[in-house]
Amino acid sequence: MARPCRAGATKKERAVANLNDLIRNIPDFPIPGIQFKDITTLISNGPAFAQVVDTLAERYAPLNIDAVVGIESRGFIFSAPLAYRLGVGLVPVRKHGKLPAATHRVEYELEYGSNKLEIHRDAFPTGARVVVIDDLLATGGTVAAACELVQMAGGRVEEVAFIIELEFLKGRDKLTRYPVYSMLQY
Ligand SMILES: O=P(O)(O)OC[C@H]1O[C@H](OP(=O)(O)OP(=O)(O)O)[C@H](O)[C@@H]1O
Ligand SMILES: Nc1ncnc2[nH]cnc12
Repeated sequence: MARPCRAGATKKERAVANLNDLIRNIPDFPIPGIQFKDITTLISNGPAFAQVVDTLAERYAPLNIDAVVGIESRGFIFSAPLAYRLGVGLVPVRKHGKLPAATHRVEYELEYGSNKLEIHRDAFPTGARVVVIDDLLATGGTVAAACELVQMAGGRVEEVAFIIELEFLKGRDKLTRYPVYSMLQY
């Protein structure tokens, strides 16, 4: 449920409250017991989508980032415009079997199953400073695997960032080696 915005809230607090209102809860998707956070209702709203990308761009512009890593598939939605705004390249981390050249691969568990992620072996020059972007942090398995892949490919994770964090699943506990940023917490 969306949180109400208290009287006297700052402009930033009101903006976050509005983004909260645009995330739709779908019970029992994709399996019974999962409360799915649907971002399609946020990204179909132009000003809200722009606000999310602008917030990320303002945060990472000062960090001298060499590349943005986006996690398939919902992470691509936010990582591509962020890379464009920062004027750096986008490196995709994809589900197995999708990347055409030589890859590193890591298997991981998520809230509703397990999967394998890959990155191209030649994705970065050694020591590249990267920010890893996904839409949502749940158990942290996906992003932990993505960070491992970044390191295998020679990159350095400066921060991992999400639009949504499901705090009760304690994904941050798997990410103690990296700074973690999330825009909305549930
Ligand atoms: O923190 P975790 O428990 O690992 O879960 C979070 C991941 O789950 C979702 O992706 P999903 O694998 O459903 O793929 P999609 O983006 O292609 O829908 C979400 O977009 C994150 O990548
Ligand atoms: N509850 C959830 N809602 C949306 N995406 C997810 N990915 C993992 N858990 C999720």
